[in-house]
Amino acid sequence: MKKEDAELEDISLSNILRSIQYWPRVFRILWETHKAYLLIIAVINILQGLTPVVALLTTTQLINSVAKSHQQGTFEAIGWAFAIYVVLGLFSQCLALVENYLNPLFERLLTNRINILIMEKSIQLSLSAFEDSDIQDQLQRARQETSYRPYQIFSSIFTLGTSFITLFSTVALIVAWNAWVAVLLILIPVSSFVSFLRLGKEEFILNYKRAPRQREAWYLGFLLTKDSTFKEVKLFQLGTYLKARYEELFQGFYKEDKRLIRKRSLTSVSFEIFYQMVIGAIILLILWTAYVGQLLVGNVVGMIQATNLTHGTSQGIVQGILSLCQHNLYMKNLFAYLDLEQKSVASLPPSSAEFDVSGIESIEFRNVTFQYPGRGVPALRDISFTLRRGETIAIVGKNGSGKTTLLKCITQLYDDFQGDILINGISIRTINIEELRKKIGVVFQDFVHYEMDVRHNIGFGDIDSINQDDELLQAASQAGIQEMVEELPQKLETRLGLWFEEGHQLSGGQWQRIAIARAFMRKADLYILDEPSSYLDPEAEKDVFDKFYNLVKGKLGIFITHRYSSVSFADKIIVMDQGRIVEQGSHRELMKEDGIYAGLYHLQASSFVMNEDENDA
Ligand SMILES: Nc1ncnc2c1ncn2[C@@H]1O[C@H](COP(=O)(O)OP(=O)(O)OP(=O)(O)O)[C@@H](O)[C@H]1O
Repeated sequence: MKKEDAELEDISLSNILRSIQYWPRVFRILWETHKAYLLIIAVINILQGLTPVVALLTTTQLINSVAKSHQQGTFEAIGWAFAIYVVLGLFSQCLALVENYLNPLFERLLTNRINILIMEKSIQLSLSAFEDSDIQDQLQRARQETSYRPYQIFSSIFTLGTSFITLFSTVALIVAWNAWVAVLLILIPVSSFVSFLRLGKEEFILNYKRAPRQREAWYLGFLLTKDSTFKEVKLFQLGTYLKARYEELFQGFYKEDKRLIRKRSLTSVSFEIFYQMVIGAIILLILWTAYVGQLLVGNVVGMIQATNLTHGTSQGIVQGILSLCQHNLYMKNLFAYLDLEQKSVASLPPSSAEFDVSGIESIEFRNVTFQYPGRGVPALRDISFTLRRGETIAIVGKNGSGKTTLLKCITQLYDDFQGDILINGISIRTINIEELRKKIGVVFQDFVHYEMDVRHNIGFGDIDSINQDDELLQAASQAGIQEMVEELPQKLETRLGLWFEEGHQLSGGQWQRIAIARAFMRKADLYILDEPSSYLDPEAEKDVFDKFYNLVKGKLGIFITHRYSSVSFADKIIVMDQGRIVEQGSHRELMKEDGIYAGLYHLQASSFVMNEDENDA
């Protein structure tokens, strides 16, 4: 049985009630959202709890004063009772108005606060956590519904509080007449508690298990509505298929929801019929008591109101407790995500201190082995090499041989490898990673197209210098696109991509050069390019590599490429195969060795020669 299924089996009443432990955290979130609004709403809720019974008492007083005034022949008592009745009515309307004004504002602020908490957590997580589908499901659950639940907990607690105030006061009125009726009125809604609790639990489990399918539905929607996927969807004619799959998922959700809603409606109707029969019997008893002369007409009205109010309130209390249990369950989802473990300084062994590196002088891989979670074989096996300041390394090898993984280990996107990586002779595990990353400029294969202006697209490489136009243009020039940027309609302020208004679309190669400029923008010691020429024409590729070699002079450079023409200038070439380094040395040394590298180099060179020969023929 999966861990999450075992947890779901465990949703018992006592467990649900135990989740009250989240309340202090929920209240902290509410408090941090807006203290003044929270306090005003709380006071209004307490006052509102008192208004129904005060209104009931004034109505009783008003009717009785009409009856008495008629006998005494004076209007004064009616006047007073009426004045109090009107003032109270106005007061309660004012409270409702203030609450209606503050509630939506507070809810909006709260939704924002929860979203920020979720985003903050996402920033802290490691890449391997992010690539874990279970964690993606947890994120989905945390996002789903939890944005409004804390407010619901708060308002449910207050509604419960006010309902209890109302209940006690109305029950006191009824007890004065007939204690058994009061007990009956309180007990009848309790009878439905277990049934509704079971339904609430069923709904929660349904939503919990739905998270992976919901993500799939979101993904299908994404495929069908985003420009980056549109071309393939259109040309492979996938639209109908993907839409049908989406529809199928939706129908599944709909069927589940419908079954649950039907069950809930049936339960509500059965209990409501039962309640109404009991209430009818009680009202008949009140009328009988008045008929035999034991109640005044005002008290009859008051008693009937009190009966309905007690019934309504006790039913509200039971529903309130039920929804609190529900909200608690959902909050558990949010906190499960927010509490996901993250690697931090605190997780370092106690003896190790965190070093700040003032500059990268050398990088040494010492027997590094790394295996992706859930993969049978390591992606890196026993990798050892050294790169010193002033050197450039080219990494080559077949697809899937581990080249990109090696870069992800240097940049500490993955940190649970065996062996060690030494920066200036110090283990990377004891180094302040955020400081280290400031000294690395990197372009991955799947670089980001920021649908923002050129300033941001390049400036993100060094956010502190985003307003330094000369630095931005210099980075653009190092990536060979200064001219292109200057020809854009609004130069640095031109928005790239087509997602937003006045966007300017670039070609694949131009986007790649923008990403290279972003990496060059960083005042780094180590520059890393993962297949920087994949989108570039041969001329642009040569240009980028010339500029790269120039840029990394006196620094450290690593690049991955499948084009051997650009490799020969590197100080060292590492050849990878199935996660291992199978050859390393300079171009000249490796050619002399006449091994894999030399073979691949000749293969690529000969394909050009062959093509030329074929053309000649
Ligand atoms: N995020 C991941 N989770 C699990 N396995 C992965 C992940 N990324 C890569 N792999 C696996 O690790 C191995 C090495 O992948 P890597 O991306 O490092 O290869 P590469 O040499 O850069 O390939 P390419 O030349 O195609 O870019 C492959 O077998 C791949 O399937």
